[in-house]
Amino acid sequence: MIYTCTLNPSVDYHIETENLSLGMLNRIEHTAFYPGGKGINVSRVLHNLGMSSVALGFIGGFTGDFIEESIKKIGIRTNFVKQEQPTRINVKIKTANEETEVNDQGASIAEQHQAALLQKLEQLTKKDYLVISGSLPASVSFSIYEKMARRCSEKGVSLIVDIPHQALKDLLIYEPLLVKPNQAELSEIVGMDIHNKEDAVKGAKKLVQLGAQNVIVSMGKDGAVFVNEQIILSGETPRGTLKSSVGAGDSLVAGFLASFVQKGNVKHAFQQGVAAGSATAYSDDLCHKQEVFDLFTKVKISHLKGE
Ligand SMILES: Nc1ncnc2c1ncn2[C@@H]1O[C@H](COP(=O)(O)OP(=O)(O)OP(=O)(O)O)[C@@H](O)[C@H]1O
Ligand SMILES: O=P(O)(O)OC[C@@]1(O)O[C@H](CO)[C@@H](O)[C@@H]1O
Repeated sequence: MIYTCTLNPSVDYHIETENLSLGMLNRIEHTAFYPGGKGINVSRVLHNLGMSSVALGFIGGFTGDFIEESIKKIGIRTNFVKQEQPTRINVKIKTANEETEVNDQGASIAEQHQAALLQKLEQLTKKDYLVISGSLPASVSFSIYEKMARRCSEKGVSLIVDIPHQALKDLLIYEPLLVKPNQAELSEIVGMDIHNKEDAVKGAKKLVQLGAQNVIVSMGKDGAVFVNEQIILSGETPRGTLKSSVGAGDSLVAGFLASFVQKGNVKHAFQQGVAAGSATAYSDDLCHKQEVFDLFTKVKISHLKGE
C-alpha cells in the first residue's frame, strides 16, 4: 500500500482574476476550494491514475473536515490524527500574467498528537511506500521527519521525500527511494546556484552520493532531470497552456510512483511523472488519467548517461 503523510495540509482557496491591485478592492471572477497539502495532492493524483493510497497527517476544525470529506467521497482512505486547531487555508491567486501563493504557517500540534502520528507508522511493512511531503506546521520540529525516515528504514518501507527543508540532507542516510526537490530547494540543500539542467544534475549527484536511491529535480516549465547511480535523464515538458501549476510537483511524484510501483522501470516512471506534472499545470485542478496518457508520448526524454 502507498501511504502519503501531510503534516501540514491546507484548504487551497484558488482565486482567478485578470488583474490584482494591492491596496484596492478587487472583485473576483472565479474562485474554487480544493483539499490541499502536498501529500494529499499525491493521494488525489494517485487516485486519478487508478492507484489506492491511505492519507495520513494532522487535520482539525471545519477546514480539516472539508479535506477529509472531500477525499473520502472520491474513495481515498484516510487515517488522520485529529487536533483542535483548524487546518490552514492557503490562497492561490492566478492573474493574466502571474501565479501568487500565500501559504499560512499551519496549526500548532501538541506532543501527544505528534506521538499518535508516529504510532500509526508502526503498521507499515516492507511491502509499503510512505510519501512524506510538504512543510512542517508551526511548533513541529524537523526531528519528526527524521523519526519517520528512521522507522521506514528499520522496517524496510520505501520512502519518498518531497519537503521544502534544507535539512532534507539529513534524511539521505536512510536511503530514500526518491527525493524530489525543485530547482530552488536543491540550490538551498546543496549550497550552489542551479541555473540550468547541467547544474541540477551536479546537485542531484550530491544527493545520490549522500544516500538517495533516485533523485528528480523539477524545474517548472523547463521539465526535470532524473539521476541515480546508473542513469541520468532529462525530461522536457510538452506544449500546453498554463492554467495553474499548483500541485504540479506533487503530480510529478504521484505519476512517477504510480508507474514505478506497477512496472519498476525508472525511465517510464520519470516520463509519466513529467507528463503528470505538466497535465496538472495545464488543468484548473490536479491532472486526470486521460490527460496524463495524452501527454506521455509528447514528453521528450534524453539519456545524459546510461541506457
Ligand atoms: N509552466 C509549466 N508548464 C509545463 N509544465 C510544467 C509547468 N510547471 C510545472 N510543470 C511540470 O510539473 C513538474 C513539477 O513542477 P515544479 O518544478 O513547478 O514543481 P514544484 O515546485 O514542486 O511545484 P508545487 O510545489 O506547486 O507542487 C515539472 O517538472 C513539469 O513537468
Ligand atoms: O506550505 P507547503 O506545505 O510547503 O505547501 C503547501 C502547498 O502550497 O503545496 C501544495 C502544492 O504543492 C498546495 O496544495 C498547498 O497549498
